[in-house]
Amino acid sequence: MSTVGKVIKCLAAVAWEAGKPLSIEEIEVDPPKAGEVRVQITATGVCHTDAYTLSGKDPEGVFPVVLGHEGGGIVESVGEGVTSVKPGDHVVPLYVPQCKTCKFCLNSKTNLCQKVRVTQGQGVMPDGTKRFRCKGQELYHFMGCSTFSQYTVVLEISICKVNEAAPLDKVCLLGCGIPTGYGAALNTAKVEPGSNCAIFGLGAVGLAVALGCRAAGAKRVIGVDINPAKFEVAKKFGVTEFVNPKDYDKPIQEVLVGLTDGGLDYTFECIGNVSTMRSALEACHKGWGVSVIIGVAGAGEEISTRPFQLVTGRTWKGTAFGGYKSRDSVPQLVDEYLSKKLPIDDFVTHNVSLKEINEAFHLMHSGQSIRAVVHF
Ligand SMILES: NC(=O)C1=CN([C@@H]2O[C@H](COP(=O)(O)OP(=O)(O)OC[C@H]3O[C@@H](n4cnc5c(N)ncnc54)[C@H](OP(=O)(O)O)[C@@H]3O)[C@@H](O)[C@H]2O)C=CC1
Ligand SMILES: N[C@@H](CCC(=O)N[C@@H](CSC=O)C(=O)NCC(=O)O)C(=O)O
Ligand SMILES: [Zn+2]
Ligand SMILES: [Zn+2]
Repeated sequence: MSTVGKVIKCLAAVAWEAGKPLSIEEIEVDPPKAGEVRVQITATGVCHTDAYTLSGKDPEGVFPVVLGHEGGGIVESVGEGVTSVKPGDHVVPLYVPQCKTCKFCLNSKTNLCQKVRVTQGQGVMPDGTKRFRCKGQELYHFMGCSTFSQYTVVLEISICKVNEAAPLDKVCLLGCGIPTGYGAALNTAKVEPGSNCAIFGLGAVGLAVALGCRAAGAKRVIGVDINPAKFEVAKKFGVTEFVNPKDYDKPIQEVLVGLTDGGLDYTFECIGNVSTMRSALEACHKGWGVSVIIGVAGAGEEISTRPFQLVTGRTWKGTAFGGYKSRDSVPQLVDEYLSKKLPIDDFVTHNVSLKEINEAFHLMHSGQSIRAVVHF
């Protein structure tokens, strides 16, 4: 029996309040309105940003909410006016939309489409309403995606069709962590052949930075992490050396400057800690070193360094979604995966069912997983 135009009842992992485990609930998902698409999610990754918002540290965090933004799925139905996808298409939801008309989309210097940024940050659709209900309560959307649900509703500008030959339980990771790190090296830093790079935090994002640095021809890629178990894994992604700050009694930036004849050409912060953001900047070479902030820090936290660090030629940058214009780029990254240029499978260390989603968070917090993929 067709579900088109009807409310769908399905399972979702609901975050009722900050700091509490997710709860598997039956929810109601409304049909898509004009410009919207209802998607059956078949797999989703769990990114550190989901844990960050669940922790209560996100100034934009609102509850109850359906979290998740690293999903893959199949279009169930489309709202009026939708032309770029149709029922049955394989798709990846995109937390950075690409409307192709706003001044950000029309500027080649940025990927940060602002068409719906305000309402997306408020956890609602552009008309101010929501498409999810549970136990008589409306649930907020998250990052325009809400992939921790068997069905979700997203905007057409926040979705792209991908090659059906690609398994959705792998290319779902192209919804966030992999493009973020890979693009940070290739698009934001624009790493050159022969460069020396350091990556702070060897989770999925940091390891994707390593892939990007190596693809760009970097000579040395130094991984900085407090979990020594990460090094063996990191070698596979192109990390050439490992430094554990716990092994030294001086600031890690001093250690790195000493190891690299004055500092790194490029550093990347993939943790979300303002102290390591400072270390990453100060580990850069005088005169030309560039440090890219990728990690997301909690409400109220601020970065600092001596302005002299910048006066003497170091550059501090940041990136979201690796600088990729999302709808143009993710289908291309899927094709890079299919041609074996981009090794997504290596990121998937664990597979769990929706009912086990809290275990995926535990695996991430305990440093055991790179990515745990939830199967619906
Ligand atoms: N800007 C953007 O577009 C995006 C930003 N993010 C952000 O990027 C960050 C990384 O995400 P993700 O890879 O999913 O996270 P993970 O939790 O998978 O990885 C973080 C890594 O950093 C390590 N770490 C923690 N503290 C330190 C420290 N003090 N020094 C060195 N290493 C440390 C962790 O070690 P351990 O194994 O012990 O936990 C872990 O290996 C998060 O802040 C996330 O919110 C994510 C996606 C997109
Ligand atoms: N809500 C937070 C900001 C969180 C943040 O910086 N998100 C990143 C993506 S993290 C993905 O895992 C991002 O894209 N930022 C750009 C944006 O427009 O949000 C806060 O309010 O601090
Ligand atoms: Zn993410
Ligand atoms: Zn736009």
